[in-house]
Amino acid sequence: MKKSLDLSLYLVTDPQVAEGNSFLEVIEDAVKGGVTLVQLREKDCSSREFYDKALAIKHLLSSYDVPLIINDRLDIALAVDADGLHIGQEDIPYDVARKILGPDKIIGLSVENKTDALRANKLDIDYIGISPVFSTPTKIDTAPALGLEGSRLINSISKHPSVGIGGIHLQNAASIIASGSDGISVVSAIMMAKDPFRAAQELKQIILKAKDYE
Ligand SMILES: Cc1ncc(COP(=O)(O)OP(=O)(O)O)c(N)n1
Ligand SMILES: Cc1ncsc1CCOP(=O)(O)O
Ligand SMILES: [Mg+2]
Repeated sequence: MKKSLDLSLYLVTDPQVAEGNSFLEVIEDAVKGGVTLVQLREKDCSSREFYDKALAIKHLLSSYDVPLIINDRLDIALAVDADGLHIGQEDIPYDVARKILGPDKIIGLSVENKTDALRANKLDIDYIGISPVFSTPTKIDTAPALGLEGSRLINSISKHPSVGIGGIHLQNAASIIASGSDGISVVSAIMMAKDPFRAAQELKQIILKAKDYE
């Protein structure tokens, strides 16, 4: 059965963490602080390392009932029986991913403009990542930043639940919800935090409050 999806606070991992912290502990602390979904995103490691990390995170998340999404790599998602896959516009096509993963897996798609959003409306995806809302040093090979106006426009035409991603932190998290998204997706605001538990807790409080105003 497909895991239920709560997009409120979506952690996208990065292998780099603040000094003194360990990768798996950051993820666990963040989940304890309120992260509702975790994506394993690795760009520079071997397939073996990706697989080992995915397995370790899957094991960790199983006690918290938080789904694990794999970024880019359909083979790794299959190998560890992850809960889902996130694909971008340059990644493996949605149809192929759905055919191989089946109807019970979560599939998320990055949407970078209005045309992507209209095309995504024809797909049976589970969520879109509006990408990037703000420019960010974490990922420099992005489409131009959409800003809150762009995020609002995409949410107004999209039939799918959405998260905003890119440059999101405590000060602008509420504005993402106000632009119509169901949640926020962050890398550095949690992975690079000295205290990931607290960072997640503070972001979650802001999101829940912003959702109350919706
Ligand atoms: C939730 C979410 N949204 C967008 C992205 C970006 O995906 P993509 O454009 O494929 O870029 P990479 O992350 O693969 O560099 C994402 N990962 N997650
Ligand atoms: C993976 C990804 N996709 C679009 S922006 C981004 C990185 C977001 O990182 P941060 O939350 O540190 O700005
Ligand atoms: Mg990708």
